[in-house]
Amino acid sequence: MSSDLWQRCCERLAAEMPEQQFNTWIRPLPPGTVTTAEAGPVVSVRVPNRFKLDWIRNQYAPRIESLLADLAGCPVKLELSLAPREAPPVNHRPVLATAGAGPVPAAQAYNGAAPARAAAAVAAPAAPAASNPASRSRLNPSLTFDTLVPGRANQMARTAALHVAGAPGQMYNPLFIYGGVGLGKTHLIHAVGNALLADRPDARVLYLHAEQFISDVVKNYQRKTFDELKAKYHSLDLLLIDDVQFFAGKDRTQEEFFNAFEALLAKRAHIIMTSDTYPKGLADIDERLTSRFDSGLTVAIEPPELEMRVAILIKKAEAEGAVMPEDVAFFVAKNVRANVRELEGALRKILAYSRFSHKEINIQLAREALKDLLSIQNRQISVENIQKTVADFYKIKVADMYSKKRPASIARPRQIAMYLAKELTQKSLPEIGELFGGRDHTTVLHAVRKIGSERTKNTELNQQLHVLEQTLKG
Ligand SMILES: Nc1ncnc2c1ncn2[C@@H]1O[C@H](COP(=O)(O)OP(=O)(O)OP(=O)(O)O)[C@@H](O)[C@H]1O
Repeated sequence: MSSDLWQRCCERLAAEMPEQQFNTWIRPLPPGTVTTAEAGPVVSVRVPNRFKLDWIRNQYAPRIESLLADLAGCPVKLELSLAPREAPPVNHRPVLATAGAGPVPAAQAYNGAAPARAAAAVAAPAAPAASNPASRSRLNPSLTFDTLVPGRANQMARTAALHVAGAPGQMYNPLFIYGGVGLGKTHLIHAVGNALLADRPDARVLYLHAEQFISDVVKNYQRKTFDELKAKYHSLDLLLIDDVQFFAGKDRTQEEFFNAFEALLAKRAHIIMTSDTYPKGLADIDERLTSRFDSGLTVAIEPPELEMRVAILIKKAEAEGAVMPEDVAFFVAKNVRANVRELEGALRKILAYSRFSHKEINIQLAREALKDLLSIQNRQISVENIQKTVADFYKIKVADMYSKKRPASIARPRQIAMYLAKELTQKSLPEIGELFGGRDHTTVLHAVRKIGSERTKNTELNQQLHVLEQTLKG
């Protein structure tokens, strides 16, 4: 088998892939080695880190195998594996060296430390907290792509985030991720930062909540040290900023953020932002900023669907060293739908209950552990409540829920209310029909199916349903 098989395969890939993608994912790989197994030739390629491995496996492996087979004239197996990690050097580089040629010492540039502290950090480069890029970046090391369960709800956002982690400063800049509370926005942006640092430990990455940026602006405003602020933010390679809706009404903050934004984009540093709404929906933020927020890629994270909630529960239980049987995970996921943070809360209760009572995890135990939560839900959600909430939301009269009127502006909210009644209450289809002005159960069934199926394709409808569900659950 020709030893330049990999080389030729790369040439073919280079010809057919967009240049940027080839340069990001394929070109940096070490040459594949060819061996012959009983079943045929095997090309083994070592990939430098886990997220690149997953990405290449999912996106490119089938095509690579087919090109290899084409070139070799027989089926070829592609074996992708993780390259062993190189041992880190015993002495970390002096902090100043990792800062590049920026005007401010690295320790200061990363964490806003007072000059005295920054100087101490430089004087003692071996101190792990001071010389560790991860801690300076304020990233939580446990929030990675590995611990983020993928699903339809976060597919677009996760794909875009993986791209950015692989090639920051190129496509999707800025990346704007929005969605409701507790859906994994913060997790995802930490994952990008952690992945980039795993790949390039000297990259200047900073995660911060919008409120921390606001407080930095205030501090520097009081001290009249705007140059420091600029030096801190303008020298980054990747800025991850959470919940930018908090900038609302803060003019000076917005101005400073605008400056940082422009400076970072000009030097092809990457910016990722999160928010509870899409850029145009942000209130009290200068249009000059919101239009820039929207100038790269804007993606939503949606509430996770049932199967994803089940997968999250099982994975999180596993991480806690516990086993959550699938039927229990389904029971919990069906009852806790609002967001992942609530799912985590439910899981914690179940695990604690099981440990204290020395009982194994089953549906009975989960029911007991979540007694309060389930009774609150059952108490609050009635069909009447749903009708009123939906009518208020779509600005129609509650009476229209029972009326025979058919214009779409009324019929659609009514169908949405029927769907929610089926989802959130224990009522049967005929009972729901009765409560909607004596309608037939087939009318309810039609509404439930229609809205349920549209929800999976229509982002706006899905967001609206999510808001309604959150409101109804209090
Ligand atoms: N897909 C997922 N897989 C695993 N864990 C997840 C996932 N999505 C969210 N989580 C977890 O749920 C919790 C809440 O997520 P996170 O804080 O990222 O939400 P958020 O969208 O930033 O919310 P907020 O707007 O309230 O800040 C975190 O513990 C996070 O790890």
